[in-house]
Amino acid sequence: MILVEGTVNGKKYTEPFSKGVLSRSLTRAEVGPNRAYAMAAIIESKLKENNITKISVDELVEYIVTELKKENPLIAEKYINWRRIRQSQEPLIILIGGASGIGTSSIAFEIANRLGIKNMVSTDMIREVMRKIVSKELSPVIHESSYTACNVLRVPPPPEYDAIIVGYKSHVETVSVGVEAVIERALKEGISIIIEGVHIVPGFIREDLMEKDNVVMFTLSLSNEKMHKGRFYSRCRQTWARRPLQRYLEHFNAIRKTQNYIVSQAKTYDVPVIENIDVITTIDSIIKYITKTYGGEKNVGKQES
Ligand SMILES: Nc1ncnc2c1ncn2[C@@H]1O[C@H](COP(=O)(O)OP(=O)(O)O)[C@@H](O)[C@H]1O
Ligand SMILES: O=C(O)[C@@H](COP(=O)(O)O)OP(=O)(O)O
Repeated sequence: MILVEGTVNGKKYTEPFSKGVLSRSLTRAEVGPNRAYAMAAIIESKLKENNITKISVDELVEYIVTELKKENPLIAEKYINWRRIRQSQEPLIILIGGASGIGTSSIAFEIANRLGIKNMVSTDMIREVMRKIVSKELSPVIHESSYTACNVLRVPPPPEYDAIIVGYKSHVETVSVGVEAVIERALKEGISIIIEGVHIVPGFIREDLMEKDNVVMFTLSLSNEKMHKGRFYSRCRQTWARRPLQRYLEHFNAIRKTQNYIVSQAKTYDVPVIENIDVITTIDSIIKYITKTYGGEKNVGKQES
């Protein structure tokens, strides 16, 4: 039997080498499940060939990276990136914004899966809770969609302002109170979480939260309007989809205005804007950015399995 030695929170542990555990971590670097298991078997046989009966996690990672580099240097890089993020001791709070239909929930789900982050919440859900607490009289905008909040503004904006954006901003700044509460709780509890939705807008989350190294925000964009519209068709085909396609098509121009506003805010606040055309490219860009900023030396903690 081969024993693997590691440390978690400063405490040493020893566990039997498992091809299943190793192959699961290889899939985080986008190695297919069958290939991952085959590679795990190769690594196990190499350990046996070298008469290794006990190995540290660090030494095992060296074997893994060597084999991955033979397979595909890009996959080796993804594996290294993934491990750097996992080793960090601070909770990672990832905020993914973009207008309705851009793909924030799909990308958030994929990132959570790739990084093994177990907590994910949409700003729609946060808004739903707030709607139970805040009456329509007190905050008419929160009881609207982001792209229809303009219809319930108490004070109509001056003619030179775009009512859709004024309504959207009012709607977002209200929901942002709930988003900040979730960020604060995650930081307090020390849990990593992904928060996604139309209410993640640069400049609307408190600066003292955004300036933390382990709070990262991304804005998804989609310049091609036709492709954006197609996302609503694609979403309504999903078996669990309940939201009426017609509603989004009717308000598509308003949704595009909110998208342009979010992107302009991202440029003002230096938040990465990622064109969400291809899922894998989007995920890789987000992970690469996180590794550079969050998974850097300063954050890397003790070795973990
Ligand atoms: N990069 C992408 N390429 C192709 N389809 C995508 C991509 N991102 C999202 N989608 C699809 O677009 C639709 C809308 O995505 P969704 O994540 O629900 O949007 P949002 O949460 O921003 O409203 C879904 O059917 C999803 O599968
Ligand atoms: O308010 C909004 O813009 C959308 C956001 O939802 P997503 O389309 O981003 O999931 O919620 P809606 O009121 O349409 O259910």
